[in-house]
Amino acid sequence: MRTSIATVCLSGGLVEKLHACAEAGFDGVEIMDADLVAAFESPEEIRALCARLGLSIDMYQPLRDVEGVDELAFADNLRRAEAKFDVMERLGTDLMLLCSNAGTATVDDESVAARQLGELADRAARRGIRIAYEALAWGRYVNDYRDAWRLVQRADRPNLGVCLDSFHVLSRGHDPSGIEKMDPAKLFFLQLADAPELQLDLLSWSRHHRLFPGEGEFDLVGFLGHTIRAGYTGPLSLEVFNDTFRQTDVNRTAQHALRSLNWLSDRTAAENGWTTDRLDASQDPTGVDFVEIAGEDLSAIEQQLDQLGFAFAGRHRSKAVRLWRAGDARIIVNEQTPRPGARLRGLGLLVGDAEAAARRGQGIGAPSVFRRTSAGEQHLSAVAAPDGIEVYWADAAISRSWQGEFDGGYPAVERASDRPEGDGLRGRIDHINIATPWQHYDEAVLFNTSVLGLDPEAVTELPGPRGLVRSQVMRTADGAVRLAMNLVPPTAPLPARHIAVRVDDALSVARHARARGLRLLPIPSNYYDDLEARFGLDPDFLSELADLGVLYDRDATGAFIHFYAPTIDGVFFEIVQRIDGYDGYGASNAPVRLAAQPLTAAPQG
Ligand SMILES: O=C(O)c1ccc(O)c(O)c1
Ligand SMILES: [Mg+2]
Repeated sequence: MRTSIATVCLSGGLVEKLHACAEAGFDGVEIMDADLVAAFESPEEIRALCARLGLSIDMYQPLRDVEGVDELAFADNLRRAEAKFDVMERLGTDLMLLCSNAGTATVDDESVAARQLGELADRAARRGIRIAYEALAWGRYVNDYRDAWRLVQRADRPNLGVCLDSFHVLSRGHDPSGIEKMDPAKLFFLQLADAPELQLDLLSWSRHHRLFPGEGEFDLVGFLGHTIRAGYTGPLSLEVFNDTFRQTDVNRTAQHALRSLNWLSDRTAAENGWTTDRLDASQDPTGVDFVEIAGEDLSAIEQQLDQLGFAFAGRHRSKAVRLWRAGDARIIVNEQTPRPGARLRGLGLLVGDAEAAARRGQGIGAPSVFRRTSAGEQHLSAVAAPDGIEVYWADAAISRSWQGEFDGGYPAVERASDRPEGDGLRGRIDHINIATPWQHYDEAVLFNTSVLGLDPEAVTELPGPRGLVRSQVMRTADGAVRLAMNLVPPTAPLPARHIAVRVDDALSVARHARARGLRLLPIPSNYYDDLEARFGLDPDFLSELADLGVLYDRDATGAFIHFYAPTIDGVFFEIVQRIDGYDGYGASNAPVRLAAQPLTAAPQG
């Protein structure tokens, strides 16, 4: 289907926006009146630019508050309409969006509104213009798509139809299945927007918090399914009012927007057994293959891995890259980069078919990452996530193959294997926590759903020393892969990102780590007084937690024992133990951890 986007989604001036839409690969645009009015280019110049860029102007929105008024006001509304029809002729577009009256309506009478819409449509017909009538969720008398549909039927003009907007339908909790009862010839236009579930008035929710499909909590797949089953064949158009996207890079937002539309149409097709040219079975990850830390000199990281009980598993045969292992947890330490400071750079995911996962990622528009591979080395396909992390895919054979490139021969190998029985750490990656800059956050949510096949858990807010931190975990259903995203607000430095390793006995790991000289993140004794008050823990257990600096949480499903190693530049490690069905992340301990960690900016990218 054709793809389109409302210029209101993007930052900058109209010309800049049009270039970005074309560059991203959209077929068309909806132009908001405010964008044209503020432009120095004439309608003819905008028309010529769109033609040159290969963009159709699918709809123009120049008029509101027309129907449901007294006759005097209506006469003036028709005068305004004629002036805007002139502009549309100059723009070369024939579809006008008309929102239901939210400002000036005084006549609560459907026969009046239908007659006025009919009269407007007749005027438009003389100019070859069609009108798409849209029920705004906050319209004075018309705020339900079924009411708009009834008025359109009642007015009964060939050039009058409806514009459906998923936000207005889903924000009011209206049942979208009624769309399938509508006449497809009257479905003139479709606007798509997602949104988070918020307790907010409809107008503010719509004007500030809309999101691209796949980033919020609305069922856009279900909504689009109804519309296509109804017989709609027009463009799929994005209309997302969002303050972040209005302030950030226009090209990046346009690309991100198209990715969301591709994701939505693929998912809708898959759900309904339709095919699209991009559709490929999604490759849900089955586990974490590795986490990569990069930097110029990572000896401090290696010392900490050694103290935590990781075993050195070899040096790469041709690169300044080393592998550390603790059971199934594999950490790649890459010193090839000339940039100082340790940072979390790569994430390897295990999937059934690595090539299919990479194809799907690239098909959906994720930028691929090039990494030099020498002869005889395993090639890994990768894409760049919006937060700067490189994501690699491997199946079991590929994983074995790249691990075979690490050949040992480093003194620490003996040190690791010399350890007494039970001393070596066995574990797996439990989660990684990626502090995500505010302007990339929504895009990263979409990336994690559409490219990585992860599902969002509910958003939580963690109290930190500088206010609440918005946090969202995205995971596989079985918890084998979990990415925690923490939103970093505009004025805050980027905090360190962390790697959590799951073990069977976190206290034993803490004891051994201390014996090897690791000082854990210091935890105040007030925290342990509070733990005692909350859980009435066994005094010996509590004093060992306090002595080591280990944290504890419990809920109805089980318990969580975890601790943090001190931050090194942009990275730190957490060791976690999950007891029984505990499925959280110790959120109640986050304020203590956040307060204890330094607030310095972490190296990025
Ligand atoms: O908020 C508004 O004014 C507005 C304008 C046009 C739309 O299509 C819409 O959904 C909302
Ligand atoms: Mg709309």
